[in-house]
Amino acid sequence: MAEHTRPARPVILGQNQYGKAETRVVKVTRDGATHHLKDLNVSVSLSGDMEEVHYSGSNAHVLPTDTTKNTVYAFAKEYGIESAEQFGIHLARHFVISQEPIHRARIRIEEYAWERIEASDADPAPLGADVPRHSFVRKGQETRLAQITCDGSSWEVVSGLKDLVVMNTTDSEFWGYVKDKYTTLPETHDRVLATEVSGRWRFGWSGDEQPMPAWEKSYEEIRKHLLQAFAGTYSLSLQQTLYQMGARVIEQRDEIDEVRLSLPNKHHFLVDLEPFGLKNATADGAVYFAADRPYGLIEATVLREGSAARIPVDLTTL
Ligand SMILES: O=c1[nH]c(=O)c2[nH]c(=O)[nH]c2[nH]1
Repeated sequence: MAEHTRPARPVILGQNQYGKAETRVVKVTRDGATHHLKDLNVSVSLSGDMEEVHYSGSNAHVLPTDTTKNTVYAFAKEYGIESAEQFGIHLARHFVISQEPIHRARIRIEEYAWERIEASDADPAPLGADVPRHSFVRKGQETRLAQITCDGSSWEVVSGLKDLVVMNTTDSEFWGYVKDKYTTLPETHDRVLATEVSGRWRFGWSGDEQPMPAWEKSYEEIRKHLLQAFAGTYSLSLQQTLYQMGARVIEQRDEIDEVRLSLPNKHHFLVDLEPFGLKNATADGAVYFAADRPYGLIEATVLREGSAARIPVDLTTL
């Protein structure tokens, strides 16, 4: 009997990228006694003509990841860090322009915010003395995010935030939902609504021929609009609140074409205090059990009409 041998399947390299992940760079800028601080976590991913290093091990096209790390530090010193977006654009442009085999650079940045510790009113500095302005406390709130992608001609900037925890202690209802034989959730006309906002927003800006958005102002304004929409929406569901938050950004900020929000519903359940002879009702100011899991997870994209949805559905992949 003839022996059946399978032909060797041709094997080819698929998508690949490389670079140094999580370079922590802290830049201090001195303005006399007043110092300024930028604290970033920068991840570089490069791709392009990189078949040979995978197939044969030839490193002829490989700019070492160690060099990409050094570039992050050197650029911080040479050019400063105006904003995460500006810094990422500068890095992405450098890698694509300076290295022929590199066709695409993606820079991801997390920014940790620091707040100045102001001189105490109770302990004023002596008259005429320079009030020290070099002490900071890390802001315990959100992490700011930026992702800059450049393929040599077109640009994409997606910014965002994560870990921004917010709560409304009233003005939230949830009722009128589908009920089947497994439904036990009681309808409510007054509940706590809390979430940890993870959001990304894509700028319409697509290259050097257009004026650049004011990145710092844009971030502060978008954060403000998200918070104001969360606080100001009388909510019949977290889905409705999410849409209001995204729509507010699209309506108020011309530079943004797409917003994606991922909102875990951080459930707060009324504790049963009947065994202790205590009434625990929302209207009287109640005691809640803050559950950490499971949690409802509400996610959606809100778009400017005519814009494409480009932010990945799963934000953990961005
Ligand atoms: O705002 C809400 N949306 C839901 O889809 C949902 N489902 C649920 O059990 N509680 C809630 N709350």
